[in-house]
Amino acid sequence: MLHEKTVAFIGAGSMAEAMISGLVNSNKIPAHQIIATNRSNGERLAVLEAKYGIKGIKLDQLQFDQIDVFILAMKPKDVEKALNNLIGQIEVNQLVLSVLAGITTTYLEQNLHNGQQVVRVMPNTSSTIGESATAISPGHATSNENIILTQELLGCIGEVYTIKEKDMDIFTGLAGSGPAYFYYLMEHMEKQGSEAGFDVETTRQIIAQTIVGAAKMIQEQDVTPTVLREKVTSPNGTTAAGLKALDDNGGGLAISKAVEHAAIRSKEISEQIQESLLVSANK
Ligand SMILES: NC(=O)C1=CN([C@@H]2O[C@H](COP(=O)(O)OP(=O)(O)OC[C@H]3O[C@@H](n4cnc5c(N)ncnc54)[C@H](O)[C@@H]3O)[C@@H](O)[C@H]2O)C=CC1
Ligand SMILES: O=C(O)[C@@H]1CCC=N1
Repeated sequence: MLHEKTVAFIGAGSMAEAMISGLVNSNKIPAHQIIATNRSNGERLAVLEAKYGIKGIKLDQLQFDQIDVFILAMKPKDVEKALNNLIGQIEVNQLVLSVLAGITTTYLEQNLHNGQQVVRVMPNTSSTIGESATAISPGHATSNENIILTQELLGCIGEVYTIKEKDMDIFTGLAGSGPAYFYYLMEHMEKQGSEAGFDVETTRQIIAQTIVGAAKMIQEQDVTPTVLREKVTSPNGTTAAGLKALDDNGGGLAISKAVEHAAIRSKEISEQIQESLLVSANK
């Protein structure tokens, strides 16, 4: 039962905060059962406590045996140290979720107990408002019960997709990094709107509503983006002019490349971390 579980974030940065916000707002798990930890930044923990009503605890004061679900939320470069600390504190049956880009379940399993319950997770920052597109890939020892618990927990912050781990890099390119592409697009549209004399705040809200409307059309109607795009585009009209400018300036290619390169980077991070593991094993 989700409402009886205690969840501890290891790392209390942007992604942890986005997930904490979504979890608390969902009201499916009491705020006092959510714990944010870090190594030393007490001020940051106090801010999270005040804002969300959760508990902030420095890692060396955490009662690890009281935790049902750990969520690793540090940068990938810090994972080795974090796992070295964690393995001495947790039991094999405690569930460890990792939101770290590029960090595989194999890596987590190799660095925790034999048979450790692990799930690789890729949320995005829209977790803040319960609108994440989140992927999960369980480790091979992870029980069905823990997979269901993970789905329930992450269901509090948006939609959950259970995917094959080989697809995690492309999912990261699409959805983990995805919000940034839309913000980038919005920054450019906003600039153009305000240069034409619209006030920035109004422009921002108009663009946001336009994106929400387009996204909901896809979610609520059984129609492809191509068909919807064609419906907007009158022959020789304004949209045709806009789309031609996008094409002439490599707009489509740029978007494809953004997704491709984010996915490549996710794979690269996995390879680099795996290599560093081999180097330290051979020392
Ligand atoms: N920001 C995003 O949109 C998304 C981030 N992620 C993943 O989330 C992870 C965290 O990203 P951000 O929150 O953006 O980074 P961040 O830099 O804001 O936060 C990381 C936090 O981890 C803490 N930390 C580092 N080593 C630690 C350790 N050994 N024990 C405890 N705490 C430790 C740091 O003090 C910092 O507070 C990354 O691995 C990233 O790949 C995943 C999906 C989306
Ligand atoms: O930029 C990053 O590496 C993280 C992972 C996905 C989104 N942000």
